[in-house]
Formats: sequence, structure tokens, C-alpha cells
Amino acid sequence: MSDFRQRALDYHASPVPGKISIELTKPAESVGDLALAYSPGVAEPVKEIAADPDNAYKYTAKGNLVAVISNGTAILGLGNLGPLASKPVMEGKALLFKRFAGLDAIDIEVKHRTTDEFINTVANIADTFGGINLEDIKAPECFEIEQELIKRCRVPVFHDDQHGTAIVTAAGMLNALEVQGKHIHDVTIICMGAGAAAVACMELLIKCGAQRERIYMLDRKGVIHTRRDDLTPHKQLFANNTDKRTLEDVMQDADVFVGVSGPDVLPPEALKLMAPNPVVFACSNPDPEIKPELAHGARDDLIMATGRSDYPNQVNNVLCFPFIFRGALDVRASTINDEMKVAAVEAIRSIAREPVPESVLKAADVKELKFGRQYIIPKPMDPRLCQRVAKAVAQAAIDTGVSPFEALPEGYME
Ligand SMILES: NC(=O)C1=CN([C@@H]2O[C@H](COP(=O)(O)OP(=O)(O)OC[C@H]3O[C@@H](n4cnc5c(N)ncnc54)[C@H](OP(=O)(O)O)[C@@H]3O)[C@@H](O)[C@H]2O)C=CC1
Ligand SMILES: CC(=O)C(=O)O
Ligand SMILES: [Mg+2]
Repeated sequence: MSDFRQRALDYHASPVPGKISIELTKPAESVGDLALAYSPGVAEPVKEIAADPDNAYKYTAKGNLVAVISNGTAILGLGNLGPLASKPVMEGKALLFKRFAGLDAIDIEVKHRTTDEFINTVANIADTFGGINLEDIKAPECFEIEQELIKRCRVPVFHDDQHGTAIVTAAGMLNALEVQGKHIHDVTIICMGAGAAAVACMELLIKCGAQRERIYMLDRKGVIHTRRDDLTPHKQLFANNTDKRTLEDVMQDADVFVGVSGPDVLPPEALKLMAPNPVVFACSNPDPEIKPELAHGARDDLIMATGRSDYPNQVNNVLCFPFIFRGALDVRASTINDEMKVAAVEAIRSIAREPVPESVLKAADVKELKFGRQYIIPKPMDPRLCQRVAKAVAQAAIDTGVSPFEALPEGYME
């Protein structure tokens, strides 16, 4: 067994199994404490909440609690391995919510037969939480699940693999294109993968200025084009009227490659076909579409990013989901709308252009990080992410009328 594999297993197994636990926020030592915490005292908040559901925010942990919910059908790039196997990833998301944004999060893995059964399960428990983070649910079901749950739930529902990934990809892409001297309006983009992350990433890049007809999307069968008769509605949105059929066909003179598919699907020979100064986001986890060593060996004019923590330029939804939920929950937003997503893109993006705090350099174990090819996006442990992203998102929620607040709380995130 490799040393790293053993260390990863040991990390998860000891000193106690798993990565999260529950802690108490109130004293529970004396008879008097228990009389308040449980019977008879607990009856008082029960009656208050029955009279007005908003009192749940005052008397329970709801307002700081996120459910991370999966059915395990698209666990990272590992595929459909079932709900229980997704538990380490969902616990991992809970760890990140707590570590980076102080949000309590609990993982819930759902076994189900039909899509409706999954939707009903989540809708029926949604009021317990301040927000619902859907995770690692495969396309195309993920689109219907998210849309239906947004309609049925009174708290924000956010499919992280769609929108968290799209927000971070857009932030990193706008910066990377600037470094490479290119503009989003006139680049040719290759998107490997046509699932949850791919569709949302491309839609957001289009909102940021990319031209739909200059995006070529590929699935396992190759280029998605108008003469295919096997396309789902979401794939149809990206069908090009083109004779190009293979990855090599579309990579010729392309400016951007976004990989949200699976491991090692981008050969170095295809990378060599791209236009000068390309941008390559190989975001599949844990193994990217091309290993950075291989990509840098193929050409020296590229910007390279992966979804991993152990290479420069980590384009990963961890830069978004803790902070977008922090902002949404702090102003009790009923939903996470496009304006909140765009505010997150701008906030994440702007941090990479500023000097990096010493604490971040230390945590990243590097001497310097300066806006450029090796640093297009902030590091997850940058404390400015929580302050800036949460604040921008909360403000956007207020401005667009999806929060009951008229203004940010005094001194919020200062
Ligand atoms: N860095 C990050 O922050 C994130 C990275 N990801 C990564 O993106 C990938 C996809 O996740 P997600 O969108 O949630 O999953 P989905 O199951 O929704 O979509 C997977 C897509 O990838 C395509 N695909 C898989 N293998 C290949 C291959 N060998 N060649 C071409 N296309 C392939 C599938 O094609 P078909 O439609 O034909 O089945 C499908 O369109 C995963 O690797 C995941 O780790 C996801 C979210 C965040
Ligand atoms: C990062 C993430 O959410 C994924 O790879 O699925
Ligand atoms: Mg995921």
C-alpha cells in the first residue's frame, strides 16, 4: 500500500473514526441545567416555534446549520458508488463548512429508488436546516432535483457541483485569461464532460461574456453536435452545428480547456494543438484530466489548474460553498440567486490580485504568492474569503429582495 494511501486511511480512522462530531453550546451539568435544556424547560421554545416558525432561528441551531445531502451517484470523479461510500466526502464538506466559515454541517446520505423519492425525502426534512447543500448527484437527475427542491423548500438549496464549481471556475478563468492576455468574449472553450459541473460552468462563463457557439462540449461519445440524437435537454443547449467529432478536432487552436469529466482523458498531444498561451483547468477529482507534470512537459506557455490541494491554482468549489452559505444564512436568504453567485465570483476573483497574508503563505508552505500563472485564485485557507465572499453575497441577497433584512448587520464581517 502506498504511503499516501495509508496516511489518508489513518487520518480517517484515528483517533476516532470520521471527521466530525457534535458539541454542546449550553451547560448540561446540573439538575437545573437539564430542567432548562430538556423537560420541562424545552417546552417553552417548542410553543414559541409552533406559534411562529421563524422562532426556530432564535431558539435552535437551525440558522447556523447546513445539510450536506448526497445519493452517491457521482462521487467526485469516482462515479456512482452509492450513498454510504459518499459519506467520507460529505463529512469532508462538513469539515470545510466548519473550518472555513464556522457553519455547522451534517452529512445525510440518501438511498432511494426514484428521483421523486429523493426529492420528497429532502423536502420533508428541509425545515430542520438553514440551508441545503446538494452534493455529488449525477446529471441529468441533479437538474430536476435541484429545481424541484428550490420550489418546495423555504431555505436555500444549492447544488454545489453545479454552482459552487461554476463560481470558482469563472473567478479563476477571468483571472487566468487576463494573465494570458485573452478576453472571455473571444476565446474558444473546450469543455470535457457534459454533466452537473460542465453545464453549470459553461452557463456561468456565458453569463460572464463567453460565446455559446465558441464552446465545444464533449461527453464519453465525443463532441456534442446538432446531428446527435442521444442528447439530454441540457446537452442539447451545447450542441454545435459542426463537423468536428473528436477531442483532437476541437483542441486545434482552442484557447481554453475545462475538464470536469474523469482522470487522464487529455493526452499531451492534444494539449500541443491548442493556441498559444492556453488555459487548462483539469478539475476532475481526485485525478485530473491531465497530470500537471505532463502538461507542463508538453508546453511552457500554459496556465494549469486542478481541483487538488497539492498543486498551484486549486480550482475547487471549496473556495465558494462555505462562504456563499455563510452570507446567505446570515441574512436568512430564501434562495441563492444569480446576483449572489456573480457577487461571489467577483469577490473570489479580486482577492487573488492583492498581497497575500503571511498566515496563508505559511499554511500553503510557500515563500511568495503573486498574481500570475502560478497564482490565479486564492488559497482556501485565506481568511479574506469568508469576509469578502459572505459579505458580497449577503449584500446581494438584500439588494435583490430575497432577504428579510433591510441592511447588513452593523459591523458585519469587519
Ligand atoms: N474541482 C471541482 O471543484 C469540481 C470537480 N468536479 C469533477 O468533475 C467531474 C464530473 O462531476 P459531475 O459533473 O458532478 O458528474 P456528472 O456525473 O454529472 O457528469 C460527468 C460527466 O463527465 C463525463 N465523463 C465522464 N468520464 C468521461 C470520459 N472519460 N470522457 C469524456 N467524458 C466523460 C460524463 O459523460 P456522459 O454524459 O457521456 O456520461 C458526464 O457528462 C468529476 O471528476 C468531479 O470530481 C465536480 C465538481 C467540482
Ligand atoms: C470538489 C467536488 O465537489 C467534486 O469533485 O465533486
Ligand atoms: Mg462534489
